[in-house]
Amino acid sequence: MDLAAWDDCVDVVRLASDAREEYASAPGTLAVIASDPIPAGRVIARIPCQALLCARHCALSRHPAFQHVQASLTPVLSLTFCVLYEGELGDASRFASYLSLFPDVPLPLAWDPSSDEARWLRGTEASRILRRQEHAWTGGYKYIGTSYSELRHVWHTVGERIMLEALGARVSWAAFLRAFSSVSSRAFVVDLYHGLSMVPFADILNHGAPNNAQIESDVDAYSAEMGGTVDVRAIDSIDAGEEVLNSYGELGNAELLCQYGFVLDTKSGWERCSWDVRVPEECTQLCACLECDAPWIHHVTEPQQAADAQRASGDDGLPPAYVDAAGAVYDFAPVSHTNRHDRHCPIFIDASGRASWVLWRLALGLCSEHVYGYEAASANTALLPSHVRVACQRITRLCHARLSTMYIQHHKDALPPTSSSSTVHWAVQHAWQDWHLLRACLARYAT
Ligand SMILES: C[S@@+](CC[C@H](N)C(=O)[O-])C[C@H]1O[C@@H](n2cnc3c(N)ncnc32)[C@H](O)[C@@H]1O
Repeated sequence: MDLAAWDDCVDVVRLASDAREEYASAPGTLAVIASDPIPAGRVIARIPCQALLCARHCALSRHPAFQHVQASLTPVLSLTFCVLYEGELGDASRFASYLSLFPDVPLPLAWDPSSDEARWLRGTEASRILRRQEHAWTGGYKYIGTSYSELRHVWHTVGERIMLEALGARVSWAAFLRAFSSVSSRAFVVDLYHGLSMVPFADILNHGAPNNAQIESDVDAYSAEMGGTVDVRAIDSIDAGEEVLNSYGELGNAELLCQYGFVLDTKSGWERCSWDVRVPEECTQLCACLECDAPWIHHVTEPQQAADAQRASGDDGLPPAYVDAAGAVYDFAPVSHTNRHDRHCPIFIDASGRASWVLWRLALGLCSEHVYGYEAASANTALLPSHVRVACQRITRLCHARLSTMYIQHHKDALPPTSSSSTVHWAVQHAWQDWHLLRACLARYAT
């Protein structure tokens, strides 16, 4: 498949590993570069749905061993088996040339715990996400993403057998893990008919914040099997020589690292340091630092009016929530939860170091019998200064507790050389970003 021939306005190139200066994204991997200026609104590529690698089109779907378990698999795992199967077919697969383009993406969930990268990851938001995925799997509740234990379980209980029956040969765990990384870092939902799919060409676009292109498909359609396309459209004008960048979603660097194996050098604005009360050690840390009881903590919510106002304003910050009796304005107005990760973990500090509403209410003591919450405090401004001060101290304590668990907090003077492997580079960068976020929070809530 000659990808570059699909349209005349882009080149697909492999960025040199020292291309950092020239392009911000993904040195050493494939990228799409405009060969001529591209006006905003222009469709850069139309990918026919027949070219998608998805469970519908994969020959594995015809094997009884796979059909038998497919309904019980998550879409990610189902597609992982399809990609693995096509990969094992080698040149006999109609996707062979497409599959040969996939780079190896070592995801943190499979990093060796004794490796340098795993060490630098300690205490970061990404390491918490991995722990939460593990906890959700063993605790039987929903969380975004797939845990390492779930992967191992599915491989050993059904995966090895499906592959043996479909291919007549054993397939390795390492190959399964590689297929999973490819799906995690490249697949997206096209429409109701194809579901989660690998989309040739569209998945060569790297992630940019902001992006200058987007991928379009009729996500609600069920009948796209005949003649449908997935389109790549410029949403901004793109100069000749500029990289065409997609957005992988409203993701902070922790999610980018866990799902895609890289982080941006800049903050996307979606960065979070969050606490999930369903994970025992995170709940214990919250209760100790905020001086609250575990049974209450699950019931604290964001005030509906605050959430509505904040979302309606399209801003990620409200006007200051507190003006004290003397008219002094407190500039640490809490933030609403706005992205899908926040819905799972509404207790967080955002990219600018501000506490979420739920964290703020907990810190104010709204979860205890002595209710000095936002509503009570606004009704009696005389209460404000002392309770706000206590809330600030509690949040500060929480940040210190979290910083103390971070490897980088104790090893800032021993950073690895810039020539280290890319995985070490990503881990250190993510740890730095979390460290700065927590320091920003400490500065904001200093009383
Ligand atoms: C959908 S693929 C993008 C195409 C990829 N460059 C290739 O060679 O096929 C996603 C992978 O590209 C890399 N990537 C994408 N955007 C990146 C960025 N802004 N910085 C660094 N790596 C990026 C990551 O390895 C990610 O897992």
